[in-house]
Amino acid sequence: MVFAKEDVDYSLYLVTDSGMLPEGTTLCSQVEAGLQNGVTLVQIREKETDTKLFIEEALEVKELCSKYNVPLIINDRIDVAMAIKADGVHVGQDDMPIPMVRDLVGPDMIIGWSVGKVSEVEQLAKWGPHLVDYIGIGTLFPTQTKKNAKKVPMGPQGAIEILDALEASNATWCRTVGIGGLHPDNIQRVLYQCTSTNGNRSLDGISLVSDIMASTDAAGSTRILRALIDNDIFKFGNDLKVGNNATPDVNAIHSVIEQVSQNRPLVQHVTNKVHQNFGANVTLALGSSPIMSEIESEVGELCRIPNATLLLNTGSVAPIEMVKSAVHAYNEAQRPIVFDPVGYSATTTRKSLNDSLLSYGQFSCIKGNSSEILGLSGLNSGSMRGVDADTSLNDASLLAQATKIVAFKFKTIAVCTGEVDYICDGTFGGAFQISKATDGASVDSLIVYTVQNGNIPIMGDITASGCSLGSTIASLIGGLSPEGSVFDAVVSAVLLYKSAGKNASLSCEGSGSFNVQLIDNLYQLFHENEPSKWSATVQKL
Ligand SMILES: Nc1ncnc2c1ncn2[C@@H]1O[C@H](COP(=O)(O)OP(=O)(O)OP(=O)(O)O)[C@@H](O)[C@H]1O
Ligand SMILES: Cc1ncsc1CCO
Ligand SMILES: [Mg+2]
Repeated sequence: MVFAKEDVDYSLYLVTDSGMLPEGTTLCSQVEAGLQNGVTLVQIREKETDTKLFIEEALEVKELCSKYNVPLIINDRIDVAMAIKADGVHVGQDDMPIPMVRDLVGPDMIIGWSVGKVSEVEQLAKWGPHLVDYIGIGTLFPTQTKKNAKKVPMGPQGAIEILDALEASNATWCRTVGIGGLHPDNIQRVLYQCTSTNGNRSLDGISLVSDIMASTDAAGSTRILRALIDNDIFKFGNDLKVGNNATPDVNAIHSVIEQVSQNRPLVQHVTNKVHQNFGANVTLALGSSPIMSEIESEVGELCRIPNATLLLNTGSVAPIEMVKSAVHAYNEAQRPIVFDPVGYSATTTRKSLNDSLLSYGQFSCIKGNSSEILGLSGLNSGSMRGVDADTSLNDASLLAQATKIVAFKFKTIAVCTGEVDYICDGTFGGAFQISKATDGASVDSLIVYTVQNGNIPIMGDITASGCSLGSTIASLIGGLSPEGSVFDAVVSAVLLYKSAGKNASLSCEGSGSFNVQLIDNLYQLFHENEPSKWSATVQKL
């Protein structure tokens, strides 16, 4: 049987590996458990098996696949695929060249190709619609499955570049699956984040090995994966709520502050040494409890305290495994994380460190100064003087665009600071759903808000002022009640901070007393809770 290409469902693509079968199971029993519970495509990938046995196994799996009306793909072995009349072949970059594969297998067989670079997408687009039918995009995350893995994991951001390249080269026929290190704790956010910038495509599916092949309950494991992909269970690692993404009015802001006062969030700071004391005092001024903790073994407990929130600031970096554990724990507990990529583009070391951390989670808010946001957006290199922004290259439309790109790429609320602050909600008020790239959500459709209060140069003349805006955002998001709006909390935090900064700048005698007065004013404005009196203003751009 030849499976019609347009009927292939790529959503849950099982790749086999008989080297990891638990005792009491067989290749076929695991595959069948998968097929019965939602696997939509199967690839036999047996690097160590001799040809004769490979063919025997492939024929058995083929029978199973036919029973469940699921196509069967053979990895690398074009001869085997042809001999057993499989539905397709999957080849890697180091395997037989695609045009030769197509000549051998004929027009109807599905050809899949492993792709990790934009140039490879350009190549497949040049070949046109008759050569490659789908690509496996990866490696997304580190994985134990591939021996001698050569590639540096690309993370969701690398996959977005590939999706953008497919759009740019008009390769509309080519379907996509994510590959590498995909597990129940990350597939939902990968499907959520991986959307082309024009909003026209998301991943068509995910492919994985171990969560089914190595499972002692392959049926149950597959059901969980299926439910995650179909969004029937929500294990998103975020606190996204549906809001209307409209400018919050004074009542909305008043309500945010009231919720924070009542809920008294715990704000775990994993932050730089310079910021620790100041950030703790800012947090206390906002009726919240700070804890400066870099102890890996306690993140699991901390994130489960009601209204716990994580502020992750990479200005000086805690042990990397601890940071990853913290991101993972807060995502699993569905508690918010605010990420501050300090000095993102100052050095290549900081860039790769921040990129790697950003690939490990879903963040409620990413806040940076103009250079950090420009660097993250890729619009320019975001040149910096150490951790301070280089403001010489900035103009309003460039910064607004950078903020939109960061918001969309990371499906987060992005905040870009400076004399004017820019805010953009890439979650569309929490309405953006996984694998829904085609619903008109694109970078261009996003709205940017500005918060202004005139030029207050002294705000940039104290250290860790941006870091403490991070503490403020974390307190206000963390203090929300379940029905609260994350976007309203972020806008409220930026307005509150800018208003307190202005007040402090008017009465201070220099940067030393400014520091103290900033905390005083945050304390007063928060406890007074009369946002109609705040001097900063928010506007839709
Ligand atoms: N010239 C300015 N006028 C008004 N507000 C400013 C000005 N410069 C900075 N701010 C405000 O100061 C805070 C810090 O912004 P900045 O862009 O300096 O962050 P940052 O470089 O990340 O700070 P840091 O690294 O010192 O923590 C923000 O709330 C921002 O709105
Ligand atoms: C000065 C400094 N160095 C690393 S982090 C930090 C605080 C301001 O970002
Ligand atoms: Mg600064």
